[in-house]
Amino acid sequence: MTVLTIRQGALSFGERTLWRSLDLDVQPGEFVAVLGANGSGKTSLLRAILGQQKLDSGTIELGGQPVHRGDRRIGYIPQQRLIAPGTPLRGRDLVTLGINGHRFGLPFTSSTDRRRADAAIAAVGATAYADQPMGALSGGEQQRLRVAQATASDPLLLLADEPLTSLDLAHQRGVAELLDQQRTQTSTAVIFVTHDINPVLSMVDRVLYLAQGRFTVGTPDEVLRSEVLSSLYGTDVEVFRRGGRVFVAGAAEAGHH
Ligand SMILES: Nc1ncnc2c1ncn2[C@@H]1O[C@H](COP(=O)(O)OP(=O)(O)OP(=O)(O)O)[C@@H](O)[C@H]1O
Repeated sequence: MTVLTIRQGALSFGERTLWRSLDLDVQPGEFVAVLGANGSGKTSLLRAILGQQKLDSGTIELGGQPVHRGDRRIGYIPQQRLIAPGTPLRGRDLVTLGINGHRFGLPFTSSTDRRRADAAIAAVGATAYADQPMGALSGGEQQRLRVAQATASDPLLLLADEPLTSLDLAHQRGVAELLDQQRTQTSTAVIFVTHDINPVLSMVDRVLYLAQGRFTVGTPDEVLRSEVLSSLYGTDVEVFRRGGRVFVAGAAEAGHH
């Protein structure tokens, strides 16, 4: 069954059209990277899928039903905001909320939920610091715990907004591999917003590229080409490949006009 179906999605703010006529189907276990310049509407797309942002027109369905706020079938790793230094919430509490947050108000955590939290924490390699207050952890440590929170309930769909920001290279690879494992083991589909596709290039099934109120979608080889991106941006954009990595030149400048 298709995980996510967007039909003729359109969103604008004032005069500015972020995207329109957006059609997208995401299958179980699929890894979709969302690329585009600053302000092209990547985060807004995730918010629309989460039911937090109403479309101007079009529909978004998750597992064949309209999306709604707080849908437990979606895991979300928001764009990183550092947690304030004094925050007493422990990493373990955060991860446990990802598992039983919808049963809020229960006086204690069941042993099953505790075991799931332990497993999710171990999977991101955060066992050593999961009992410290979040506010006392580094940005990268916090980020791994947020990944654990978003994946602990084995969601149908995982939305990740620049989840590798503030991680060093080794941890970037670690977190990317975790998301990859999640989708192969539990068929969670992943929508991954990023400015740099290279750390996840080998995992990406399809790219959704947003620009100038328009979009293009296809495999990385289909989309990441000079002629395709030049046509999308309406100006010269060059795509280079070096040592298995992809570089896009000219798009950032084009995105500001
Ligand atoms: N609720 C809102 N009201 C008005 N404008 C908004 C609202 N939400 C987003 N925007 C505008 O829509 C545009 C797209 O924002 P969005 O955060 O989706 O972009 P993005 O592609 O995620 O950007 P970045 O790469 O910088 O994170 C921005 O210009 C933003 O100011």
